[in-house]
Amino acid sequence: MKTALTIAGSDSSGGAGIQGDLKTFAAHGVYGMSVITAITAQNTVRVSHIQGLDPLTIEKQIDAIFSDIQVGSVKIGMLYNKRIVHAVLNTLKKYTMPPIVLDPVMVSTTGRILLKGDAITMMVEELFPICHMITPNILEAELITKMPIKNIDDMKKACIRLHKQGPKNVLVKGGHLKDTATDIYYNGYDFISYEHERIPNTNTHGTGCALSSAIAANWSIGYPSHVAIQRAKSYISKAIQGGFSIGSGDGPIKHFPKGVYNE
Ligand SMILES: Nc1ncnc2c1ncn2[C@@H]1O[C@H](COP(=O)(O)OP(=O)(O)OP(=O)(O)O)[C@@H](O)[C@H]1O
Ligand SMILES: Cc1ncc(CO)c(N)n1
Repeated sequence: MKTALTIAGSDSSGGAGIQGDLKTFAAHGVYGMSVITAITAQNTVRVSHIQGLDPLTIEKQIDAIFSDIQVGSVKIGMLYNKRIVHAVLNTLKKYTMPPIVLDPVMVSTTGRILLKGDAITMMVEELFPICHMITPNILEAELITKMPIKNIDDMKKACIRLHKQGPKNVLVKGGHLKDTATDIYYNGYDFISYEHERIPNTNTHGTGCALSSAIAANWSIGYPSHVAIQRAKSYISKAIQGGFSIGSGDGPIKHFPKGVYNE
């Protein structure tokens, strides 16, 4: 059985975070496990409350898994504060790690801060170097590189800057570009552009989380990064096409879209 672990925040509305990641793993036929870092009260309109978990509870969850179970890949999402970044980093360092994909979640689509300012530097300087891949969206890439990103050329420049911070691979997501949904991948040598036309659907809650957890799932199945991204992109495009309206804000993607198999 292939396995994958998500280390992330809980989303009470079920579209993003831990819940979205576990659905994505299941959609790929991969056995999912979770380490919860924070609990959010959120729906399709807003994040109304966040409770970061204490570092010991996070450390114990990670220990429980790695001391017993073979983990095929790790996805890291919302980390919320410096104490949590520190706990995750130091506990993961105790074990031999499978490939890690880090989605440097900073702000929710509804505008709530999901990573406090003083935790960003620690995440970049200490967590990035142990990651096989990072998957910032344009806003996150702008905040980290301190450069404006308006087009594909800017995304490539940002990839180079981000790669210098230590991750082996960088995928800058273009879901917030105007005309196309093009993501740019960089491995230190080559760029690959993953293109898809913009799907006119506002039910996109959970896209970023699902993309990174689909990459992790595909690694667990055995695909190399460039194929894992291709397959994750195809999964996410179908999931956005199938997204549905629940609630009065932006609804979730469809986590088990038609035409996507379980391995
Ligand atoms: N309207 C869309 N049509 C097609 N693909 C999209 C659309 N919106 C996002 N994507 C794709 O979804 C993936 C996630 O990208 P995005 O930039 O939205 O991440 P994010 O901002 O981290 O997500 P979230 O909105 O969940 O925080 C990328 O592969 C992106 O290209
Ligand atoms: C818990 C959680 N993680 C990530 C995101 C970003 O989509 C969110 N809205 N909530």
